[in-house]
Amino acid sequence: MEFAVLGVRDLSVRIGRHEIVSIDELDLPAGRRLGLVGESGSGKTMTAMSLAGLAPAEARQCGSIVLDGHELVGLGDKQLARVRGAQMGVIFQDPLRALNPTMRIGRQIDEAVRLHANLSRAERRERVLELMSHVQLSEPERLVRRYPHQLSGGQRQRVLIAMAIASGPRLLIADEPTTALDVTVQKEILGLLVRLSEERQMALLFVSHDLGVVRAVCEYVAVLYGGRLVETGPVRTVIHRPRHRYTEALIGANPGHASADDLAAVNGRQLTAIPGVVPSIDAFPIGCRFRDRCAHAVAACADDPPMERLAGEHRFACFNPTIAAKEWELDGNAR
Ligand SMILES: Nc1ncnc2c1ncn2[C@@H]1O[C@H](COP(=O)(O)OP(=O)(O)OP(=O)(O)O)[C@@H](O)[C@H]1O
Repeated sequence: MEFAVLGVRDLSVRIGRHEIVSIDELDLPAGRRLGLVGESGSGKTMTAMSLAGLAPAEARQCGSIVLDGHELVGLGDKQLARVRGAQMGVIFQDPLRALNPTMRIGRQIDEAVRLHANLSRAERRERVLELMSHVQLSEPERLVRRYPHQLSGGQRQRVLIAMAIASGPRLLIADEPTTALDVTVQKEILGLLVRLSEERQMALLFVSHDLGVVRAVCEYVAVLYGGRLVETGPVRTVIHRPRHRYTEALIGANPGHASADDLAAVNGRQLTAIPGVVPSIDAFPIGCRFRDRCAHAVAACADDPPMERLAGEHRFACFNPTIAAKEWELDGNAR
């Protein structure tokens, strides 16, 4: 395994008596891209926020989150903010809410620059314009004078990305960054995130409910259900040879545009919706949290399934995994 810029071990996040996030092990190598995927309510945002040190105040974390050599679990708010500010950028779904409506764009990016570098006013101005051109905002000299409401949704998200990369972070966490945008703009922003990650050797933790988008953007995927990590590995391996029944169902339900044919062909059947909805946090069954909705549940699923480790960093936790993958492995092609 390459050097992991983010390493998670035995992470448990509890609010009250409920465990909202449970991840035994997850690594994000430096400069690589990992997608967190799952239906609405599967715990993506909570996981991403916990990893960013931004879990709600009432959340209790145990385990270990190491960011570029720094342990985050147990740090106080000030120390967390310092490590986060230097090593990590975060962007969210709704750029309008994340920007200050009363402050010009240039000033907002300038504040992000000021937090991380001791530069003169002129140098900062230069840096703001440079960041704006890195995120492909055209006519930056004109845009700096605008307010957030005077920009398009795509431009606003680019401004937030510029602010998030101002410190030159080793990791960018992006929570559904394109959901609020139309399809063409979505593609441009996704392309920008991939380019920035490659050019700057910046790892990307990318949250999405859309497996097709994760496949387009990321090299690795972590599938979450009920706040638990159920399957993870290289994205192509997991999509082509899913083992967990939830991943299989998610692939079957993928409405994804560009990759839908490919995804549907994986299991040789039509796209099908996953029956039922993700239950609220207090209504999951004991044992495998997916078993109430799973067509393949067996008696053993009343216990917690352990993580199985396959070749190529592919791991899953399911007592009755997909048969196709089993046959495929018996062929001796496990890599
Ligand atoms: N502050 C909180 N207190 C208690 N439970 C919470 C809190 N925030 C979220 N949850 C619960 O944690 C679970 C995971 O929520 P989360 O927002 O992480 O899901 P998600 O996969 O990101 O969904 P979406 O795609 O809709 O944002 C849900 O059951 C939610 O009700």
